[in-house]
Amino acid sequence: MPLLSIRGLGVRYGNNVQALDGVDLDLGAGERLAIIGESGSGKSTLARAVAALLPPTATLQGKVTWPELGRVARNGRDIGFVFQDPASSLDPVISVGDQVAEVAHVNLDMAWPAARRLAGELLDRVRLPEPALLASAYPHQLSGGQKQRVAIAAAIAAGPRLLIADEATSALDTIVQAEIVALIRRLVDEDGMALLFVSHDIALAANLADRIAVFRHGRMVELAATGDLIAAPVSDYTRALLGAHLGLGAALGAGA
Ligand SMILES: Nc1ncnc2c1ncn2[C@@H]1O[C@H](COP(=O)(O)OP(=O)(O)OP(=O)(O)O)[C@@H](O)[C@H]1O
Repeated sequence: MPLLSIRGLGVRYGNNVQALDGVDLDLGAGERLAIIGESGSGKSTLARAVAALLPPTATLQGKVTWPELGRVARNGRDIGFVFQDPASSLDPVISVGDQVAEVAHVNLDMAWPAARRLAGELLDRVRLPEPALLASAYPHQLSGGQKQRVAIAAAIAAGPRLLIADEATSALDTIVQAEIVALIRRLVDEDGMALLFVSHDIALAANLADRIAVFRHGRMVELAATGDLIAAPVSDYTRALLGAHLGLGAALGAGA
């Protein structure tokens, strides 16, 4: 029984932009799936549809269900969402420790002292230097990579079944990007979470994912196991994306 099941999903913004059309996709518990495609292909729309985070101007066709949960997934509790820009996903006037603690407090009904203790452990798990000290820091005192580590700690604070990372490394430089990918991989492994990794970068995606779904103009053009998709892409579009990544073999070998 899949954790997440998507059937005939379409999303339209306003009257004329069909951002997604006829998407069928299942995600198993603990499975790591990458969604790749160019800008505007509908990747973020898919991630937001799964987490019920679409704006009110969007109309939805089809169904997103959670067979394994047997109910609608709750954002924060069942789904952890990491956005592209950590600066805008964190609140500038709340300490980073309290932002992580609040997720556990709200979603797990955890009392504040226990939630703060958990936040300290999570800041350590995401390898923030001196987590006890940085827990009382504010976002502007951290680097971009450190902010994204905090955002990831907050996303996993309630022990979600699914982690969605929507271009979570795109605003970071290459070295920090590789560190954040390695962090996501470790946390997903340790907690047995499923992962939806949204990226325009097929090499990064291939580093993390069991399967890759390729999107173009709102449609899924190919879905395959990562190794198969890299070795023998079926669609011309996937071949073109791979062709644009001449260093893919090297990047995969490096195992970021
Ligand atoms: N809130 C919105 N209102 C209107 N149109 C939107 C909105 N969000 C996205 N779109 C449009 O929907 C289409 C898909 O956008 P989406 O952001 O899902 O693509 P994407 O593949 O994630 O691209 P990017 O990597 O640039 O974010 C695009 O044509 C985009 O302009």
